[in-house]
Amino acid sequence: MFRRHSHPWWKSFIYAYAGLRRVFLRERNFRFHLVVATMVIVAGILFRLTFIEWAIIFLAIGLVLGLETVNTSVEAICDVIKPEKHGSVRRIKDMAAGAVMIASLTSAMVGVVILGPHAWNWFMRVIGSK
Ligand SMILES: Nc1ncnc2c1ncn2[C@@H]1O[C@H](COP(=O)(O)OP(=O)(O)OP(=O)(O)O)[C@@H](O)[C@H]1O
Repeated sequence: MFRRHSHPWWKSFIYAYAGLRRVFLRERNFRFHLVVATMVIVAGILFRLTFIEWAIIFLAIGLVLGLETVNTSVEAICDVIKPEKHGSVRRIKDMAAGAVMIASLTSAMVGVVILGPHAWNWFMRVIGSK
């Protein structure tokens, strides 16, 4: 009834880490998203975000980084199955890239909606204190 696994459960973390390390080293977009995520987290600390704001920000960051990883994996599958130029491969890769773009634009909007008012208040305080 239960499937027998060929490795202990904790090894799944090792495999996942190896996959993420590979994406980090090979994908410029992934590193770019990580830099943006770090900047957003620093801004969140400075603006003292609420728990609910942090939860939404982390969901947005996780969505983008997760989809970028899936996109890289889809590209790798395509390159193994069809290394030469092919119309279907182009369409499949373009769709996977489109998924990342949707997540990135949505997350950017989340960032503006959550950080925008904090940045505005900070700006008004700076102006007011002069
Ligand atoms: N084998 C192929 N046949 C046809 N078009 C391809 C092929 N490989 C890549 N392309 C086109 O080039 C684009 C970039 O593909 P590539 O595998 O280089 O990904 P990438 O440079 O890592 O892009 P991304 O920014 O989506 O991660 C694809 O979205 C697709 O339009």
